[in-house]
Amino acid sequence: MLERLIQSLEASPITKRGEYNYFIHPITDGVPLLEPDLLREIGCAMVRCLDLEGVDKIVVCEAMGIHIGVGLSLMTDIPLVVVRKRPYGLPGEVAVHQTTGYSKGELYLNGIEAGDRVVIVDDVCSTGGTMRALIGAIESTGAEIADICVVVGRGDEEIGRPLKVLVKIEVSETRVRVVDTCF
Ligand SMILES: O=P(O)(O)OC[C@H]1O[C@H](OP(=O)(O)OP(=O)(O)O)[C@H](O)[C@@H]1O
Ligand SMILES: Nc1nc2[nH]cnc2c(=O)[nH]1
Repeated sequence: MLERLIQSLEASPITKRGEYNYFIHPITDGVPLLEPDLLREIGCAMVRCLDLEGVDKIVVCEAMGIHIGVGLSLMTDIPLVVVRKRPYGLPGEVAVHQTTGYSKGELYLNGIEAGDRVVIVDDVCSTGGTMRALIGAIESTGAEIADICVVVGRGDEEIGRPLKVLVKIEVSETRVRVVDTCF
């Protein structure tokens, strides 16, 4: 079921961001271009993988969670919340610090209320810094996190909850190797 994703991941170029071996792939970078077949494959896999029972909102993080969330929202009719990297200053906005393997920044959550049942989806989980920040922000609103799924897992970092991963990879200085899949 994930043939396109696996094949394209194993063809990913690697670039250095400091000491971090950063793989470049259409799903995780939007370049060189995103094929509809690949997006569809990921949307179908996410629908199959996630517990969407009674879910009110899909939460994604700017930027590379957005296309994944859009696909899932169109397939499920569940509304989408985009966690942004700039503040809007709206009432109830939650600000949270994000640290990844190669960057630091702030995230701003709007549109989630106490009692909401949500799923989080993202392109990749590596150090888990972004996911831990998202979980903390959502929990602080009193919303319930029903499930979490990422397209690519490239680390074993603890996020304090079960994490569903469509494809698990290892990244060296020269190549990506797919080591496990969810189906
Ligand atoms: O597990 P982590 O180490 O936190 O890495 C994962 C995060 O890194 C990327 O986001 P990034 O902040 O680079 O922004 P982008 O989506 O705009 O590329 C990716 O989209 C994840 O959200
Ligand atoms: N594209 C891409 N996004 C990431 N987010 C966290 N690690 C990576 C990576 O190696 N490549």
